[in-house]
This record gives sequence, C-alpha cells and structure tokens, in this order.
Amino acid sequence: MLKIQETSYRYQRERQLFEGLNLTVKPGEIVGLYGNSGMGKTTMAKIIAGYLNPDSGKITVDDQNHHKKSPNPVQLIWQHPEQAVNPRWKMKQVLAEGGVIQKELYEQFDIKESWMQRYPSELSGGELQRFCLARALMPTTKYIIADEITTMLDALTQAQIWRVMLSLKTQRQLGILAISHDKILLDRISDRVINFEDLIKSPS
Ligand SMILES: Nc1ncnc2c1ncn2[C@@H]1O[C@H](COP(=O)(O)OP(=O)(O)OP(=O)(O)O)[C@@H](O)[C@H]1O
Repeated sequence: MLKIQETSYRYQRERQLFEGLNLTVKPGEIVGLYGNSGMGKTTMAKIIAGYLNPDSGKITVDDQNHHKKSPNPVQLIWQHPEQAVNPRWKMKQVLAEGGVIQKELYEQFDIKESWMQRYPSELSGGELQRFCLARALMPTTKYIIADEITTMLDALTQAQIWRVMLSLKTQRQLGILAISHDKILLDRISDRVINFEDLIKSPS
C-alpha cells in the first residue's frame, strides 16, 4: 500500500501549504483527487514521487521508504509531457535513458515504432503522453501519480488513455492517484474521490 502519513510542507518564505496530511492508495485502486487551484495538489504529488522532501511526515510503499529505491515504484506523470523529455533527443534516445518499454504496453498505448526516429516536437501531445506513460510503467512500477495527465488532450485520446490505465489497474494491480479538476472524469474512473480541502482539514 502507498501511505502518506502526517505530511507537512511549506515553500521557503511562504505560508504553510499543508500539515498532517494523510492519504492511502491500495494496489489496484484509483483514488481521484480534486480541489481548488493553488491548494498544493501538485506539490503533494512531487513529495509522493520523491521530487521534493516533506518538512515532516513519511511516505512509504509496503511500509518501506521507496524514495531510495531505483527505479522508484512510484512514478509521477505530468500534464505537459513535453517537459518530461529532452527536446534535443530523438525518442529512441529518450527511451534508452529510461529503460525498455514492455511489448504489450506498445500495443496497449498504440505506440508506433516509427516514432523512435522523431524528436518530441514531432509527436502530438497525446502521442507523447502515451509514450511517457508506457515508459513510466516499468515492471517495478506499483503506483502512478497522474497529475492532470489528460487535461490538454481531446476526448478520444483521454478515453483511450484511461481505458488502458483502468485495464492496468486490474491486470497488474496498479494503484493510481488521479489528480484533476475534471470531477466528471474522476467520478467515472475512480474507486473513491477526495476533495483536497477535506484531506488537509481532516485526515483520511
Ligand atoms: N517553487 C515554489 N516556490 C514557492 N511557491 C510555490 C512553488 N511552487 C508552487 N508554489 C505555490 O504553492 C501553492 C501550491 O501550488 P500547487 O501547484 O501545488 O497547487 P495545485 O493545487 O496543484 O494547483 P493547480 O490546481 O492550479 O495545479 C501555490 O500557491 C503556488 O504558487
């Protein structure tokens, strides 16, 4: 289980963003998280994935500190996939850095071999996001923190991506924390939906 326990954070010289935050995501569970802009959802996502250190509290996977593990069993996917890849590298070089994509993921995300010869700017946003998801879904990946991953995409691509994520949740007991302002989407894909405001007021 992914556990976020009594976690607090504030940016230097800023107000306390959150304090004593508790949240769990079970294997094979999708937890939907929404909330007003600027409340700290992305900051929390960065802390869970180990990009930022919390001021206090702890984040564990199966009761272990996963941040020391390589590769990290918790992978963060952003809203803007172009920021997650080196724009000067062709896709095959991007892939070489992050490991091999499993064959079945190529098929599930409809990734074309021909993309490997292109630069990131030569793929559409949806194609690049599917590539980033497939790359993050290593066999060791147990949890995906999906921070607005389909917000910029058209309805068809959004549906395609979530169809694959829902099948991975069942097939390999992937746990997903889906952060979005799209409450309708969250209600459709999630096992439970949480308002970030409630999370920072009363621990769940
Ligand atoms: N590096 C930083 N230094 C100082 N303040 C920051 C930094 N990054 C973010 N913030 C501030 O922290 C607050 C929380 O930001 P965050 O991106 O976590 O919110 P959010 O809930 O994800 O918002 P949104 O829904 O708009 O994406 C905001 O007020 C933001 O301006």
